[in-house]
Amino acid sequence: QSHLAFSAVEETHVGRYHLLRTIGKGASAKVKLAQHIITGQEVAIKIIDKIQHTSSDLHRLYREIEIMKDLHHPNIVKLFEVIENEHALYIVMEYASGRDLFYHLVNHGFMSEKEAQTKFQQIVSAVKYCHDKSIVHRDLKTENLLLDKRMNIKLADFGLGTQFTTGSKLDTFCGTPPYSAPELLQGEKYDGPPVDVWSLGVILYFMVTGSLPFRGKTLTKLREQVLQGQYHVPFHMSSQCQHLLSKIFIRDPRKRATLEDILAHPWMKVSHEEKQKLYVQPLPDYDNHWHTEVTVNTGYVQEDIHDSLLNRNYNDANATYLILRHD
Ligand SMILES: CC1(C)C(=O)N([C@H]2C=Cc3c(O)cccc32)c2nc(Nc3ccccc3)ncc21
Repeated sequence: QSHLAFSAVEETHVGRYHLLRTIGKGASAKVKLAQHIITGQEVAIKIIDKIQHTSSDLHRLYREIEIMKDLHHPNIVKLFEVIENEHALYIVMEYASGRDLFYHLVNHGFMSEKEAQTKFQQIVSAVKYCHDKSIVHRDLKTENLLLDKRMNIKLADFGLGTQFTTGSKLDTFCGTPPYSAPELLQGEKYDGPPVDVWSLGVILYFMVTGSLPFRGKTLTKLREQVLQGQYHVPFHMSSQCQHLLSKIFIRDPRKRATLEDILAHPWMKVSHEEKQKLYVQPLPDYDNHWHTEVTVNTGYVQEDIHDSLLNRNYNDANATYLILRHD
């Protein structure tokens, strides 16, 4: 039976996970909700059909997985395990039960600026964390921002985003036109961080107004609007928010606000509530006895856990530890 890439009968199990329903479908990949049998925790498994991928695609995929192994941030979707056979690649990741920000905005309308500020702080914190590791996302959009059960932002799809861009992907550049910076739309060589900053502006505008700032019917019309930098400011937008957007939607990437500028802007200042601490990656606490103890109780040998954590190979021992460990 294993000779079939996807056997006629849907598999019900992969590794130590029980596959449940499909939550996302791309051209040559799909995402299924699954349950970790040992812990009962829900996870999301991205299933990549290797047969339908060119070797360069797969190479890019392996590179993206390596990047994700290095990202540990509360607002970035966690990688738990990678399972591979000759037919398929299974990427076991954190499951965000609140779906994505686009879906939320379409169904609930625009947010209060208080709520938008909380979400935007989480998004900027996640993107700054990546930029500090010289990783740029290049496809930031509300569809890639997931929400967990506590409505916290979970940034998804590092470079894998192209698998899930709904509709036809314009191959003149990576990314999604309404979120794309002018230098990208002009096909110029571009610097990563300012391109992500521009997309953050589009996301902020979308959260506060419920619509996109630039939305031409055709790519040409859209490009004109973006190059002119003209966008509608609704009456209910505060002047602080308007000011912040004007610092982001600057055509010249060198003059555009940086992430530091955004974080320092008055609109981003947390209100009287407790100070929003920027996330600092904790040193790995592999000797955290509770986790390893519980993981050991699930039948894993202490050494295996220690070994797999230290060598960062994303196998089942490591996954059990990571699944138990994260919030
Ligand atoms: C593994 C990972 C990161 C992923 O690749 N997806 C896909 C799949 C659907 C989709 C989307 O609709 C928007 C963005 C990412 C994605 C995930 N979707 C979820 N939750 C979800 C829950 C109900 C509906 C849709 C998504 N959690 C984690 C992920």
